[in-house]
Parts: sequence; structure tokens; C-alpha cells
Amino acid sequence: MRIVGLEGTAWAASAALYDARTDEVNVETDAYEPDSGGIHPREAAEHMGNAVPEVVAAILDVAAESGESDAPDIDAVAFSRGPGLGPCLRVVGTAARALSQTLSVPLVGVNHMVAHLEIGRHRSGFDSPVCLNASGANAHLLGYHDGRYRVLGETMDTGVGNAIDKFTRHLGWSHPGGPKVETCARDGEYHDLPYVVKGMDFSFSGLTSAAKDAVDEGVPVADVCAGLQETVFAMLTEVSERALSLTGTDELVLGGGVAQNDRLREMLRSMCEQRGADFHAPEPRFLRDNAGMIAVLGAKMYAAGDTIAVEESAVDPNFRPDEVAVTWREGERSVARDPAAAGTIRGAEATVTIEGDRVVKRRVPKAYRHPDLDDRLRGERTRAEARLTSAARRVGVPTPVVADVDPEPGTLELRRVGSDDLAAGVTPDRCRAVGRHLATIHGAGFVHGDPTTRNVRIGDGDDEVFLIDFGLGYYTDHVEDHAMDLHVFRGSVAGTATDPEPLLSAFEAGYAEAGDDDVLARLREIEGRGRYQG
Ligand SMILES: C[C@@H](O)[C@H](NC(=O)OP(=O)(O)OC[C@H]1O[C@@H](n2cnc3c(N)ncnc32)[C@H](O)[C@@H]1O)C(=O)O
Ligand SMILES: Nc1ncnc2c1ncn2[C@@H]1O[C@H](COP(=O)(O)OP(=O)(O)OP(=O)(O)O)[C@@H](O)[C@H]1O
Ligand SMILES: [Fe+2]
Repeated sequence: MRIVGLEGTAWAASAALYDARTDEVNVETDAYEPDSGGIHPREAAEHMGNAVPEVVAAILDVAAESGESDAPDIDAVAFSRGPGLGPCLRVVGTAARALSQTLSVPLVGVNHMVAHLEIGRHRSGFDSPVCLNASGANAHLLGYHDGRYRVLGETMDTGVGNAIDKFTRHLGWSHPGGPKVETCARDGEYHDLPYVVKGMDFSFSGLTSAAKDAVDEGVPVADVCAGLQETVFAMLTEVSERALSLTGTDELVLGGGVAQNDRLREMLRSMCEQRGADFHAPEPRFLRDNAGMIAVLGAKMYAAGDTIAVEESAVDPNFRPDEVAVTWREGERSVARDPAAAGTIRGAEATVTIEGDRVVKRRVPKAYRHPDLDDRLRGERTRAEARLTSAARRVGVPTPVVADVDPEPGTLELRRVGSDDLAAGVTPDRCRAVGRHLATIHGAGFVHGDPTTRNVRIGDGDDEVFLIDFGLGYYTDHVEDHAMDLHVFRGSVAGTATDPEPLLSAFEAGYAEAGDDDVLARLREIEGRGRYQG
């Protein structure tokens, strides 16, 4: 089978030929480089208009030379339907429809972000990995479950590349900024910047502003670049580790243009090594936007009969990866596995040793993080956990008694609670109880910060649950912060349960019993927010 792929969501006018028999991928790309500032949608679309016919012609030449007959020997045309810049997508969509009609072959509409994921899975040979997509306009964690890729975590504001590019625009550097920050950071000393992780979601906006301010205040640019990389990539590595821990998976693949960064790959590799997981990042030509990944996923979709009629092939600038019916993996294994049951448990942050009634939790140093950042986070979180675990119990929320705390090495001794993690026995009654408990701590002025089904323990009664692991918690009265707690819990249920709806409605009903309606309204808004920001 041979598939032609077309890509043109933003900057790369690209065409590819994928031969499924030999697994060979030929790619022709013509990049748009803005004269100044960031990517300009109209200019980028103009570039697509000029460059797409040329890269297509070049790929058709390759097809003609390598085909088995005089005919081009092509089975289908696959193209990026979104997400991306509307004006660019429309140009490439039109080219793809025309090509499929000229060749009289079916059209396959590919989600660009799922293609970033699938190329990594394809090249790694992994079975059901967690995928971190680190690209310009996006940043999210995906895992396959029951016919869809679920979004396990994502940016709450801009994509990771855009966050870096915004900073370099402030310096007057040309687009793209990512590679320049990487080079400049090599000569810099680490500089502290805000670190924002909420469960498996994360935010870059405060950090970008702080990086700009630091330069304006005279901190050497190289130091700010080093701090920016260390902070941004540590956040991405931490949430990836959380996703591995939550799903029980031991395979991680990386995708997207920012994945070309050596330091990011090094951190992820180091994290995976430390926890005994396998890591794969494809070669750079498959990381940045390219039509090769579109052709490879196009081949899988075509083989599954997943083609679209021309009339239904409209592009979608906000096409989310979790909207895609994953036809080519029907019946395959979910990303969620059974976590190791006994002895020493390796959470995302800590190792937990359970001896009888006593639980010792150690936030071990993470080799992937800069030592200053590592010390800061382990100390802050150990202190927060001790303080908020006790504060929650004082307002009537079941939590473990804290027997001892030592923030310097990052060690806590807790009483053992519950018989299992909620993940092992999610029921509507228990979810309702979690909702009530979160409402109570919000009423007391603080958030949990990471209320997933692995950070709730189940007790003897039908609705007896304990909240644990308050390390990401903090005092706040902001409705948005409270709503993020609910969003994180929803995400952990929706990402792993086969029938999440009854669980989620019970959870929200529980919250409504004891909490503020404004928070539930804000949750709706967060869930509905289009996260794609070009
Ligand atoms: C929707 C689609 O149009 C979009 N594409 C996109 O963002 O292009 P991509 O090739 O995946 O990523 C480009 C980004 O990747 C960054 N980048 C490239 N090389 C880098 C490096 N060595 N270090 C850090 N960032 C790098 C650039 O600064 C830019 O922000 C996406 O995938 O989100
Ligand atoms: N007090 C406790 N009683 C019983 N089990 C516990 C207790 N504390 C932790 N555990 C067990 O250890 C696991 C990991 O603990 P915890 O969530 O605190 O660590 P972590 O590294 O912060 O994890 P993550 O960041 O992945 O949520 C829990 O899911 C739970 O199974
Ligand atoms: Fe991309």
C-alpha cells in the first residue's frame, strides 16, 4: 500500500509518500519563515498556496520513479484536517481533494495531533504508550482507552513552543525561538521561574511573563533561557511521569516540534530510566510538522476503511485529538494497566513504603531536574502536604494522621488509611464523597492540587474515602483554582473509566451538596474552553 500525505497546518508546506510494504517514508517540505514577529496566518496561507503544488509535484516524481508500473501506484491521499490555522488548512484541504480526484483514489482526513502521536508509536513499536505532544500550538498527554485517545493532561493556556516563541519575540529574535533558546541556554546559569502544575495540567503564561520581566530587570539572557528550559521541561516531564503513574504504563513516546530539543529528550529519558519505563522519541524529521506522519497514520486509517467523502472533508481549526474515533486500533489494549500492588509503591513524585500501619513517603531527588529546582519543589511540597493533610482533617475530611515530617530530605511518616486506591474501585457513592470533601476543603480556603483516583483511598463504608497526597495543595479563594481541582478529578476518571458519566454526575452532585455553585459553573467553562491558541 502506498499513501500520499499532505501537511500544512501552520508553517510546513509538506508532502510525503509512505510505502507500507517497505515502511519507507519520503518527505518534501518547504518551510514558511516570517520576516519578523510570529507566524502570520495570511502570509502562511500564501506560502501554502505557492509551496504546496511544488512539494506535491516533487513527491509525485518520487512516486513515479518508485512505482511498479507507469501509473503513480497510489492508494489514497491523506491530509491534515486540523487543528491549525484556518487559512492554511483550507489551502491544503483544497489541494488534497483535487489530488484525490485526479488520481481517482479515496481521501483520508487526519488529525494532526494524533499523527504526532502515532508516528512515535509506529516508530517505537510500543503497544499502548502514554504520548507527550510538545509542539508549537499544543502541549498535552494522550493515552488510548476504549476507542479514543483521552487527554490525560494539557496546557491551560498556550502551547509549549508558543510560550517559548513569545519570550523570544520580546527579545526581538526571529521565529522560531525554540532552537535559539536551546543554544543560548548552554551558556547560562539556572534562574528560578514560576512552576505551575495542577494534576496533569500545567500553565505557561505566568512563567513567560516572569521570563520577560527578568530580562527587562537585567538578568543575563542566557540565564533566563536556562531557567526557562529547565522549568518548562521539568513541568512536562513531571506531568508525563504522573501520567505513567496514574495509568500504570511503562511506555512513553514523545512528539511535536519542541521535542527536537535535546534537553527535553534528555529529561524524559532520565525520568523513564529512573522509574524503569521505556522511552522513544522519533528522529527530528518526524517530530517537527511533516507530511510523513500524516501519510503513516493515513495508511493505518485507510487500512481500517476510514476514508471520507469529499463533501464531508471540511477542515476544522479546533479539531481535538479526543474527538477522533480511533478506527485503526479497535479492540486494542487500553493505556491503563494494573499498578503494582504491594511493597514499595513508586508514585509520580515519591516512593512510598508501607509497613503495617505506618507509611513512609520519600520525595526522592529527581535526576532529570536541576538540583536547585529539585530541592525547592521537594521541600515546598513536603511542607504543604504535612500542613494541608492536617488542615483537611481539622475540617472533617478523612486524611491520614501525619506522624512525622522532615522537609530537608523530603520525608513524611503517615498513618496508613483505606484498603485500596479509589482507582481500583470507583463507584458513584465514592465519587460523591470525594465531591463533598473537596467542597469542604475549598470552604476552608485551600485546594488539593492533584485529586486523582490514585490520591483517594477507599475505606470500609460504601462512601468512606480518604484524601491523600496534598503536596500540590495551597491556600486560595479563587473560583478558578477551586474549579481546577474538580477538573483534575474529572480528568482522572474520564481518562480511565469505561463509563465515566454516572461517576462524574455523582461527583458533581456531591460537590453541590457542600460547595459553591460558582465553582461548578466555572468548571463548565473550563471544560468548554477551546485550548487551541494559535
Ligand atoms: C497545529 C500545528 O500547526 C502545530 N504545529 C507546530 O507547532 O509546529 P511544530 O513543528 O510541531 O512545532 C514548532 C515549534 O517547535 C519549536 N522548536 C523547534 N525546535 C526547537 C528546539 N530545538 N527547542 C525548543 N523548541 C523548538 C519552535 O520554536 C516552534 O514553537 C502543532 O502541532 O501544535
Ligand atoms: N497514608 C496512606 N495510606 C495508605 N496508602 C497510602 C498512603 N499514602 C500513600 N499510599 C499509597 O501510595 C501511593 C502513592 O502515594 P502518593 O500519591 O502520596 O505518592 P506520589 O508519589 O505523590 O503519587 P502521585 O504523585 O503519583 O499521586 C498511593 O496511591 C497509595 O496507594
Ligand atoms: Fe505540529
